[in-house]
Amino acid sequence: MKQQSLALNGLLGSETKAEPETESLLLKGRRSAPQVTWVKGYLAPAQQMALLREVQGYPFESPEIQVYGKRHRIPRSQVWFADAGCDTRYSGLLVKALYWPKYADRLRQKLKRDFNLQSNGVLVNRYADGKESMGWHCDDEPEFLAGSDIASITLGATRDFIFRDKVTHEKQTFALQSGDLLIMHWPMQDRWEHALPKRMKVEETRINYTFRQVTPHYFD
Ligand SMILES: O=C(O)CCC(=O)C(=O)O
Ligand SMILES: [Fe+2]
Repeated sequence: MKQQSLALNGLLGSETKAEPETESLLLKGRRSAPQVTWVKGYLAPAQQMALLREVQGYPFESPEIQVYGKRHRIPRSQVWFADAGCDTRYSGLLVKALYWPKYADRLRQKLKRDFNLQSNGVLVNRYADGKESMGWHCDDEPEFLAGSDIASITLGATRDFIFRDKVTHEKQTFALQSGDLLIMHWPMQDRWEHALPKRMKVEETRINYTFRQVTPHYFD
């Protein structure tokens, strides 16, 4: 397992417990402490297969949303699994929590064991092929608990996942492969947005699990 902790260039001032070396780099303004952790090959092939089999039974939906007065289907399918009372919102729509399937829950426990990653819900995104996508956004909905990291797992097709600095528009691209884990550390969403753009040559399906922590009963 190869683990890379990466600093997104240009992000300054959010690390308070910096090692001396990191601190001096910070002072020179060239690097910050890691805001993203990328673990290539985090899931073994057998773990990926178990999840992909389970995914076949997920009740994916592709709701219609209104953009500039026109209704259209979001360009992907999604489902939200979470603890009781942990509803969320995506694309402006309230989504009630469905209970955790077995392997999605095991993956949540593994992230807790390996990275002390707390989560009470996971959004599963399915991109049927490279024509499906997710536009620029940051995961900063008010129901997300402050201080919590977001962990993203990729299965299936390799796709480019791009970060963009909200101020400078500087970009950083990660070609995420099946089995990879990408952790977005709090509070990087304040400074960076991200997207999964179309890649017309990609024919295979990509599945993404995005583990989050929401405030229970936020929408009650
Ligand atoms: O599919 C991905 O990797 C991105 C998913 C994402 O950004 C989200 O669900 O908020
Ligand atoms: Fe996101």
